[in-house]
Amino acid sequence: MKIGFIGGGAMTEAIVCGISSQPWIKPQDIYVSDHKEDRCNYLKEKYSINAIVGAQSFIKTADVVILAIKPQTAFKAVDEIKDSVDAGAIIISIIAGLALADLEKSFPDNPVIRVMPNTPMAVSAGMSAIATGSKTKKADANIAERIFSSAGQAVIVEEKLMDAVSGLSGSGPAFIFILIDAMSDAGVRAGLKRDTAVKLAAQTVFGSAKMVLETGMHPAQLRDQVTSPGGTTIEGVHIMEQRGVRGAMIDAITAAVEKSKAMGKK
Ligand SMILES: NC(=O)C1=CN([C@@H]2O[C@H](COP(=O)(O)OP(=O)(O)OC[C@H]3O[C@@H](n4cnc5c(N)ncnc54)[C@H](OP(=O)(O)O)[C@@H]3O)[C@@H](O)[C@H]2O)C=CC1
Ligand SMILES: O=C(O)[C@@H]1CCC=N1
Repeated sequence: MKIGFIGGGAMTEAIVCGISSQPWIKPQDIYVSDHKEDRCNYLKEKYSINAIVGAQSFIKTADVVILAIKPQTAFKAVDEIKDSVDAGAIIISIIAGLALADLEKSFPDNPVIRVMPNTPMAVSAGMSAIATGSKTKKADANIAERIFSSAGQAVIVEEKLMDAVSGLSGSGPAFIFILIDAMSDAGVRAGLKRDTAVKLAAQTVFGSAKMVLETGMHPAQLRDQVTSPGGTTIEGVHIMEQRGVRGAMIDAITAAVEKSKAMGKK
């Protein structure tokens, strides 16, 4: 399978990093087109893939084309390639807010799929949601699932839920990185060295997430297990509730969801 990315930015790099060592694809079958030559050189050297300015050299023969440009530049990029893609090529868009119906107008003969991945794909711990278009066959959806689940997990959702996914798991890593940074600051404040504090904070987030995933228990039950009567944890939980950390997270994700909806209306 030959995969061609249009746009070689942060999310493309995370996907390339996650998939380029997989047995089902050879790095030499991964192609990236980006505007900037230095970016292409960086991707080429780091991942032993093909990266070039301009997609002409691979666009006609790519089996899967992944659109990974910003929403603002999407249609210009689509116009550059839409007449060159092979009729059988699967078009996958990871562009936040861009509707399948709009993409299908540009690629009337191709199966078109929307995916919302996240950057932890770079460390094989990504979370992606996939929504299929009107011409997508089961085999096409299977290919999208194989690509995105090979570096994490993937679920199929209805397209109307893509804004929710975008705000929660697409943007989510940024919210968690802020929490890890804040936890680390607290550790430094209490006397830990910065690198030790970052490690304690990150491993604590990692372990807590693993417990939710592996035990299937409700997060509130797991929280109760940590919270000894009259102990240290309940003091912190009290402050978190008083300062509205839970409400702030709900508001942050809701704002990201609303922005994704608004981008789709433009
Ligand atoms: N970052 C993330 O965590 C996630 C991002 N996404 C989606 O992925 C898409 C890309 O995001 P991200 O990687 O963060 O963005 P970036 O800005 O990091 O990457 C986009 C890259 O594409 C280049 N580019 C723009 N137009 C073209 C073109 N016509 N041909 C080739 N290259 C082009 C840009 O170059 P230049 O800067 O010179 O214009 C830039 O290097 C967005 O639509 C976003 O919604 C989805 C999920 C998560
Ligand atoms: O911030 C953004 O718009 C993109 C989409 C989800 C994560 N990053």
